[in-house]
Amino acid sequence: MLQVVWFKRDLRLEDHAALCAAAIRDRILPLVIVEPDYWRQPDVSARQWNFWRACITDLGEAIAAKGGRLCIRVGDAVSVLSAIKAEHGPFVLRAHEETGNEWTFDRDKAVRRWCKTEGIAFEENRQFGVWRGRKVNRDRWAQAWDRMMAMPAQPVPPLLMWERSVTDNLPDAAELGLTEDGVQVVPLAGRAQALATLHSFLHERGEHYTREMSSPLSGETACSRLSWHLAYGSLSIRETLQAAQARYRELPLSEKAWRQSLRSFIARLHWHCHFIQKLESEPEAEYRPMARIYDGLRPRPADAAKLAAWSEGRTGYPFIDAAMRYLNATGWINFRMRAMLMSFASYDLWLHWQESGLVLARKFIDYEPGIHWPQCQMQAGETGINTIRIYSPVKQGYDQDPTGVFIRRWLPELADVPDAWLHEPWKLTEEDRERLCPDYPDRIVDHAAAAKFAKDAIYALRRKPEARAEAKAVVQKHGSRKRTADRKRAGVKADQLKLAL
Ligand SMILES: Cc1cc2nc3c(=O)[nH]c(=O)nc-3n(C[C@H](O)[C@H](O)[C@H](O)COP(=O)(O)OP(=O)(O)OC[C@H]3O[C@@H](n4cnc5c(N)ncnc54)[C@H](O)[C@@H]3O)c2cc1C
Repeated sequence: MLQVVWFKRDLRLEDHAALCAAAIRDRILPLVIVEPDYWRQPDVSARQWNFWRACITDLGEAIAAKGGRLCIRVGDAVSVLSAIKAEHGPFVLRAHEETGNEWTFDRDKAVRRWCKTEGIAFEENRQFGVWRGRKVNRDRWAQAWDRMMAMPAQPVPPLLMWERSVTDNLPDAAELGLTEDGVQVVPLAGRAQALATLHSFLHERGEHYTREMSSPLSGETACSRLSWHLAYGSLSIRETLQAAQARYRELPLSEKAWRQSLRSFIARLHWHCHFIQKLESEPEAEYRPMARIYDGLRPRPADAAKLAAWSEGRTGYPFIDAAMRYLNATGWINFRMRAMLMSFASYDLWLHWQESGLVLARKFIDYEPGIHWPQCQMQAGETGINTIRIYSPVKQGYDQDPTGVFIRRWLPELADVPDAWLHEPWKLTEEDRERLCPDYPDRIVDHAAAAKFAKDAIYALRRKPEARAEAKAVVQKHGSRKRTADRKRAGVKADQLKLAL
């Protein structure tokens, strides 16, 4: 029977379980569904669509090179599948399990209901080390992840028999109602880019990853830069892990920096799925704190003026504003800066993580709901189990951008401010400010006072007995069980251990 392979965030032919399962059975209709309703959701953006679109084009070319034609349909999934059934007759529907947000989860439920009514088999394969459902046993999770990742990555099936079908044109961002923001993503997308990025990281750029990942200056090249390829699936997580492990094995013991960096990188690939598992097991985490005691801690709606100043890079804190403007212009920023931006929004500005999280989600080309929402909650201190980490924007600036190169690059209005005041321009005299940086805003909040207020409010809640009970339940549900000894062996530092929880 005809096999419809529905490509979602797995836009590749390599290590594609659904495609392999289809190939040994019958003809394949490769399908991408562009769902306008998805692109109306508050967490999506033109920069994401443009990247996704470029990956779809790339996949279409890969399929064409194998003699087939990618079928693109625009519409809601159930209507598209109904039309395909009317045109081609009954089929088996195959896809990877999608670990997305509530919208995609509800859509999959609707598709499943339709399949049941129509007598269509809907077969799904796991693509990440993430297990469906709320009752995942966290005690065995790490071992299951290791087992899944150790299975051989599957090559493109040697024999592919294609079914052809009519196809729609890929809409542009405007046709989906998305506003272009000028970020150029097309040259970055696709399988060849993914492989080249992986190779350059493992063989050229990654040596000082551990040491250089935190600064936005060095992080740009020292980080793997694989997140968007993993998010849209032009590279599978297993291929990535196995390539890193193979590279690690061939390194002599004397290559200490490389070995340390690759161990850190491999640990992060584990976190990728560890975080996504949290949202998979508790989908409400997209909207509600894992520890319910924090519900209502921060006001909603959030202060619109503060949210806008933060989002546009106009808070008056140069390092925060430079990081945000870099993200606005490129669609990516390193982990430390993401955490710092979220910390500033959550503690200094006391904004609800759901609202600041939506702003960031739209800015990230690599938006991955399962990583994003648990991270947003964690950085806002609302998981109940993680150490409260309030980043000082000034200290971070001195640590990560000591000479102010990054600040000056992204805040041209501070170009003339001498180094001594660059991280704290509010310390200039009124007269000097007027002379040196008249267009840069005054800081919108006093960090020390805001951090104290936030700490007091959170610790007042944390001390309550019910908070402790809740924290235990959160650890039970979501905490990593990988033994400390295992992690030490893998070279993961203590602060990363806290993060992994
Ligand atoms: C508030 C906040 C929101 C975030 N939202 C996203 C998101 O939407 N999409 C996303 O891919 N990452 C997100 N991250 C995690 C992390 O910042 C990015 O994965 C990383 O910066 C991407 O760059 P890279 O691929 O060069 O990372 P590398 O450091 O090279 O890491 C390699 C891969 O490991 C995974 N990874 C790295 N750090 C983490 C982490 N802390 N938690 C889980 N997985 C990790 C990612 O898949 C990443 O691509 C978020 C972090 C924070 C603090």
